[in-house]
Amino acid sequence: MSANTENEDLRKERAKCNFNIEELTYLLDDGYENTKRRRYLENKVLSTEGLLDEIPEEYLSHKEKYENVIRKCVKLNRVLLKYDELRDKPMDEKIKASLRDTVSLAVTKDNSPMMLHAGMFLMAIEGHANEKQQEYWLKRGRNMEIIGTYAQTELGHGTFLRGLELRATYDEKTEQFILHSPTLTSYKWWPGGLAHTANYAIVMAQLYIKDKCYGMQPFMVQLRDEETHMPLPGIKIGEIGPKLGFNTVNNGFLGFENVRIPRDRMLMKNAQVLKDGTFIASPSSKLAYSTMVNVRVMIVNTVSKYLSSAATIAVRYAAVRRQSQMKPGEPEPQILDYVTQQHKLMIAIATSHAYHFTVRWLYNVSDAVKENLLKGQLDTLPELHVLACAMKVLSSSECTSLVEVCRRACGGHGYMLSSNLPQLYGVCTATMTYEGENTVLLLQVARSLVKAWDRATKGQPLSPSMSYISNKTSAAKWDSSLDGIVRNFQIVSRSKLASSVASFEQYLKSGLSYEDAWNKASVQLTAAAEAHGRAIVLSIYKQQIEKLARNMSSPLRDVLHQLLELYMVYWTLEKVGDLLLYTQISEKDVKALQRRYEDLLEILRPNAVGLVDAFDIRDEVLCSTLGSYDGRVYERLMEEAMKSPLNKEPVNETFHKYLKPFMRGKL
Ligand SMILES: Cc1cc2nc3c(=O)[nH]c(=O)nc-3n(C[C@H](O)[C@H](O)[C@H](O)COP(=O)(O)OP(=O)(O)OC[C@H]3O[C@@H](n4cnc5c(N)ncnc54)[C@H](O)[C@@H]3O)c2cc1C
Repeated sequence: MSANTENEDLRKERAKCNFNIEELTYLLDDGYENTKRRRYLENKVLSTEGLLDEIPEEYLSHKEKYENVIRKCVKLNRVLLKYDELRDKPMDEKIKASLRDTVSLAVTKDNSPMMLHAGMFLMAIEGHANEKQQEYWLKRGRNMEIIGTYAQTELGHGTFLRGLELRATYDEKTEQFILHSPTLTSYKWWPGGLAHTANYAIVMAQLYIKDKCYGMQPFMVQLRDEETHMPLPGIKIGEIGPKLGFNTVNNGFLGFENVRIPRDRMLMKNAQVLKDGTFIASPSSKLAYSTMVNVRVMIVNTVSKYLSSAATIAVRYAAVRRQSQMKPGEPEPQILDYVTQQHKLMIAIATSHAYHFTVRWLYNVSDAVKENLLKGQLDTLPELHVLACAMKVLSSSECTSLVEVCRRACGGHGYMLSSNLPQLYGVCTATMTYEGENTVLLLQVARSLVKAWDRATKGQPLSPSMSYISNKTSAAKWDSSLDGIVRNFQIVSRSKLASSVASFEQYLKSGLSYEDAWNKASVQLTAAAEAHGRAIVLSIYKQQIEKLARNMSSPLRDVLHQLLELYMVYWTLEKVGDLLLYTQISEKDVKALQRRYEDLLEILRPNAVGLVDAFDIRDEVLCSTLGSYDGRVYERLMEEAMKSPLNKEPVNETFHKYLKPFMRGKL
């Protein structure tokens, strides 16, 4: 095979595909125009000289990685600012953000020290700053005259916001706040870009006025001199060190020693402090968490993209890789022909679709809530909060598990950093912790479900996504249609909720306090919350595909329907224990579903490569020796190995220094 030819097996796979790959790409991009613009932009940006690494960053030290990523980020942002299509043309904001994410993946595959600037800093200004503050700070932030981050988590506390210790004490004489970290555990710890990149941060601190605590409030704090970048007096700042992933994100620590900032640096869209120290509370505590909710929604999209990259790499590799024998005398098959391999990979594709389409629905819910907030109506925010928590938890945990499945599906080569699968796992698994640790979020969902259960038993109305909880018709005859599966998952969710509420109430009756009873029942409660999320994903994924199917060609409609069915049947089989417990499913039904699952794998097999090609992820974005479009797997593995600095000389100096004396003289 010459350097630029496509691997023969991949070529044959593409010829087998029975739907129009481009049509699916346009659908995934929300329209042809978006695909065109995305490709144009990717071409322009990624052809910029010096943006992509020549020496893989894995060979660099922690410090060199940082210096390299800053060089690239500045170049990237210059190019992005120049190609103003990202900013001015009437393209949907989420799609713009998604484009930015894709391009960034090619340039900063372990994530960027500026990700918090666009992701949280600007969003938090929008969410917390009043009009005058927004006018000033958003302009500076969007033009990147300043670089910001979002500093909330401390060494001692992340989840429990009331436990955060950093203080902002108001001094009405000088009309200033005094920021002070009273303990080591009150140091901020984790914010991306905080260590050496950002010069401003939105810092969350406990507000004190005349010795009274008014809870967590956001403050715009200058950390470094705009000219010299030296930390300002009283500010202790640095890097937290190497991690599983995010090693180019420059996560930092931050402590304050009586740092004074003017009164107008408290972001006062919601709560306010007047000159004389009068505190005006936010009209609703719900407003404070609206930024978090939006970020959680974005995470659903991000993890679905990570999984689409992993699936592309693993499916293409499985088409190229040949191993073992199925029948004596036959040539070695492509590993993609093993049904166990299809089982690992098809569900990865289907899951990426499930969250891709579900998050589009969630975007619409979130937009409607934002409109309501602008009109001062807060009543729909709690439902969005529960949906965003549940979707963030399910998508991040499922996508992370499947990225790892994709890695293992590539055997030994999947363990190579040059496959990019370990790095994808590193960035994906972090989403289970940041923006609300997953178990903690499930417990929040459970709290809302328990309240909903109480309302349902009193015959009161529930929010749309929970309305099924009021439906008393349980355990009808099992129905294996897609609608039937959704209904049965709702029965499972309702039954798990009923059972966890019953346990919780029994613990209360046995004399436990509310908190102890809740803690004791919390494993069941989180399972109920997860089941609720599962019922929603199944129902929304189905609803979205059925809606979009009206405008699809019939071959594409068929394949997307097969993927949907695969996802539904996969989860039915995964949760068969729950279904046997709470529904009328029988052993015969389970066997029939298992058969249907195996048939679906067979039907989908010829379209495997076409389906991942339709994700349309450029080689520069995949950054993988195993997953590139042309399938030159072995050549790329060797080319990348040759980039190791160790291969620059035939004998390393350690031979003469250590090995030879040891081998010859032993002692
Ligand atoms: C890669 C990465 C990037 C990050 N970036 C930022 C950033 O930019 N800015 C920022 O401010 N923070 C950031 N964070 C911090 C992150 O938001 C916190 O780590 C996260 O909120 C979890 O909090 P924690 O670390 O205190 O975990 P803990 O809350 O201590 O969790 C530890 C364990 O205790 C359990 N637990 C805790 N509370 C409860 C409870 N009430 N009930 C049951 N179980 C409980 C959890 O489930 C978990 O198993 C980042 C973290 C990571 C990993």
